[in-house]
Amino acid sequence: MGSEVPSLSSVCAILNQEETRKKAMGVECKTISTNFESNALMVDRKKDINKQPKVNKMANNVTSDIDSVPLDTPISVGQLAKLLQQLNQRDLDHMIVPIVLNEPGWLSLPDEGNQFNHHNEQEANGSLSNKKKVTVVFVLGGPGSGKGTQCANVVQHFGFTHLSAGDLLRAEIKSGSENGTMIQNMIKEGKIVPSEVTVKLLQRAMQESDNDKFLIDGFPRNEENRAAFEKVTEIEPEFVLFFECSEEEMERRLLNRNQGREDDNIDTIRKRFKVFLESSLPVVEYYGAKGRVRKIDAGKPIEEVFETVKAIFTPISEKVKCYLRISLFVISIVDTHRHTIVKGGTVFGCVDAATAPAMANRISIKMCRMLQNLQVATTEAAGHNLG
Ligand SMILES: Nc1ncnc2c1ncn2[C@@H]1O[C@H](COP(=O)(O)OP(=O)(O)O)[C@@H](O)[C@H]1O
Ligand SMILES: Nc1ccn([C@@H]2O[C@H](COP(=O)(O)OP(=O)(O)O)[C@@H](O)[C@H]2O)c(=O)n1
Repeated sequence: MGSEVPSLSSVCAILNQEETRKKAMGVECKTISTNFESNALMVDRKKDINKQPKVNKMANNVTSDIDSVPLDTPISVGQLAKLLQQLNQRDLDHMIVPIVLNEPGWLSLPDEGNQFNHHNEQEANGSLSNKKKVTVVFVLGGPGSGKGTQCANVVQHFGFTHLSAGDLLRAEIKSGSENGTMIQNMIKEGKIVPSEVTVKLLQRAMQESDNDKFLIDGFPRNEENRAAFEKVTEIEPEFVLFFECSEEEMERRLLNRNQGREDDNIDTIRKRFKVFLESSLPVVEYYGAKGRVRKIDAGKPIEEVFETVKAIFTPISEKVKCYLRISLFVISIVDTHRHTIVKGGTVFGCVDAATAPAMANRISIKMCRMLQNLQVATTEAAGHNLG
């Protein structure tokens, strides 16, 4: 996920532009109409791998060894743009493969100006000294705003590894390291430990992990943390998850946290709030200016907060990737004599996070009886090289 993958908002903008362009050119944008019938099919690649792509003539002639997932109602370019915007807001629990036709019977071939075809699987937003490519999300917010709690949920649902700077520092104290006493004193006072210590711990944890996706929680806590991390690792965060919560609520939570932490007493808590306002908020502002902050209302109950968090992670982790992938599929349109008459247009598909990985290279799209004298079928398209 790097610069080559467009954000959903940029896709939406492109879609809207495309619709405006077509209107300006007097081309009516037809959506797949009422006598359209379509299915997205999950095929068993093991069974089908040696077969030639096949064209089924009739809608009902669907191969039976496959799971069939009905598509949503056909939608227009504008509706698709809206839908993509909504994907940012909430989670999807079913698959959507919107098909957009520029003109009756004309769909896109993937190579024709489809800017999403160049997705590089290796993309990430930085690398460690051992050349491991990684994706990093910083998780920031006041003490007690719920960072650790939500990180645990993200780990479960999205396969990230959670690295809490505070936990790493506390483990360092326990390990009897030479920095132990210094770290302990800083934590007791609610002060920020020098960056070289924390960055080294984070870097080591990332290198030792088999994972390549990290949630870095409670870091960077000040400008020095941020600059040191960037300099040492050359990693830019994918985005910054920022938990916003009132001091009263954070105080209540910390005083009830009951983890035996030396810094969860009212004196240190007040000092930590002050440090947060003076040193950590400017870091959030720094990333905000770069458009990288995803703000969360963290004052709500845990489950509600996670709904918002989930919606933020879902598009970046799977939805974008998957509609990009699906857009790589060749859609062929044949007339009644099986002459291929495919020309231009665009195809987009989105799937939910849970089914996406399984479907990414197995999906086929079948579209039938789209237009009176056309029978359209597409199976097993160009998915073979999607890995
Ligand atoms: N949304 C929430 N509503 C109520 N309590 C919460 C919420 N999120 C977390 N907590 C509780 O508040 C305390 C602090 O949460 P934690 O995740 O440790 O915060 P942080 O990592 O930001 O310091 C914990 O006891 C946790 O169970
Ligand atoms: N980047 C960091 C993170 C934590 N810390 C120290 O660790 C303490 C606890 O941080 P934490 O992230 O575990 O807990 P919260 O304060 O967010 O509840 C902080 O108050 C700092 O003293 C640090 O020095 N530098």
